Amino acid sequence: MCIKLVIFILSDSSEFRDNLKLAYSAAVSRRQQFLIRCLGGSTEKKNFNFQSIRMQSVMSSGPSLEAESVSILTSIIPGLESTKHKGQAGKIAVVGGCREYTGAPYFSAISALKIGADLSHVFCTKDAAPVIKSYSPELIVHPILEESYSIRDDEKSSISAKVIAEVEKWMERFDCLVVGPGLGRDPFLLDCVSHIMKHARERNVPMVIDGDGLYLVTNCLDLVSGYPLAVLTPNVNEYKRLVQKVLSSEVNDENGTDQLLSLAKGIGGVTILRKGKSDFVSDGKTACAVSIYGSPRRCGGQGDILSGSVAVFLSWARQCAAKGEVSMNPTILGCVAGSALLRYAASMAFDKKKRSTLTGDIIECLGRSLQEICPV
Ligand SMILES: NC(=O)C1=CN([C@@H]2O[C@H](COP(=O)(O)OP(=O)(O)OC[C@H]3O[C@@H](n4cnc5c(N)ncnc54)[C@H](OP(=O)(O)O)[C@@H]3O)[C@@H](O)[C@H]2O)[C@@H](O)CC1
Ligand SMILES: Nc1ncnc2c1ncn2[C@@H]1O[C@H](COP(=O)(O)OP(=O)(O)OP(=O)(O)O)[C@@H](O)[C@H]1O
Ligand SMILES: [Mg+2]
Repeated sequence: MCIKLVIFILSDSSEFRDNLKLAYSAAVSRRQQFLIRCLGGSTEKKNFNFQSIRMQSVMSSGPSLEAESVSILTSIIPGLESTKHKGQAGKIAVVGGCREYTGAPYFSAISALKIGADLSHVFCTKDAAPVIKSYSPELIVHPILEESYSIRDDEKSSISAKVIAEVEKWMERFDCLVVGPGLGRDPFLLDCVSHIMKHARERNVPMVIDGDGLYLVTNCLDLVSGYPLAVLTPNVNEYKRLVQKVLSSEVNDENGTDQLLSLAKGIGGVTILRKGKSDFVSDGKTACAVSIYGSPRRCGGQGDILSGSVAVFLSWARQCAAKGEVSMNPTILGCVAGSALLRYAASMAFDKKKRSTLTGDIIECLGRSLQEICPV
């Protein structure tokens, strides 16, 4: 990146040169501010040695729950070696998208690609597929799911078998499934999806469960209970419903960490990413937080970016764990990295777009955010 900048500075007009210098110093400053926030320090300018931060342990010691998200991000992002082939950086599948919701699965699947996955599939209803395809030719879209309104009762069992067989063909190729963005709540569709989840679990495919996937799981906890490769990413409402179902109590923010630990333990050691002003992550044994500054805009779809992002980082963290490069639970590492990147990109988008910031603007900032955190 530095070499490219020098070449432009030598060859272009002084106005362009000044703009480039400004853009570069803004990027450096933003990265420094991000590092300071991640380390819980003051926001005064300081000189940081990025490499030394990279070498620190991934979890904070002491009473603070704040995860060292920069260390985590940089330790699991794979290199871009020319020896690698298509697929090695990750193949993600989103199960979601119905008549009402086409944005959510698109946000999740495109975010996975923009972060660095090689292939991103979407399994959605027949109605939703042409719409999602029209948003982007980059996505591989399978129009296989059906909602009750479009089929007769006597067709249900044969259609259900067809849907499951179709997804099953692909299952082993996926590094992670995201289940739920824009899935809807049709009972027949959710029944098919529960079969898909059972197959994924039999094949040890990790699953990030979000949106209506959480509605399904909350009503049928056995789908994920005791599965360590399941990650649940509830928002305020979804968390409340989970707590009521599993712990038979109300959300208690005074003892929030203990309650999150109990919830994750109560579902047999799944990993939970509780979204909010700070994101809290627990697998029932440990808990950590990501509270770096994000954006004050709460436009819909940010949780969908997060689900695609967690899926990619979780896949990369599992690759690192298989090589003995990291020792922490890869699902926790994936959640922390996904949350930190989303918040960083949201902050960058808000800097530029202010009140008009939308989810698409945040997605556009994913690449530059990664570059500032972990330059290629
Ligand atoms: N473009 C698309 O296609 C998108 C599609 N999406 C898809 O929509 C589906 C349903 O997901 P969801 O998030 O709307 O459902 P859920 O959490 O039950 O909220 C329902 C209602 O609860 C409220 N509410 C929400 N947050 C709250 C809070 N913090 N604190 C207090 N109240 C809060 C709020 O109601 P209100 O404020 O009107 O009372 C909200 O309307 C799911 O498939 C998802 O993936 C989304 O991903 C977005 C982009
Ligand atoms: N009050 C907040 N302050 C700062 N960041 C927040 C706040 N609430 C949520 N976020 C961030 O936004 C992300 C999405 O969380 P949110 O609660 O909006 O999910 P969601 O409701 O599932 O979103 P979606 O609209 O995609 O369904 C979280 O990762 C979190 O980092
Ligand atoms: Mg959501």
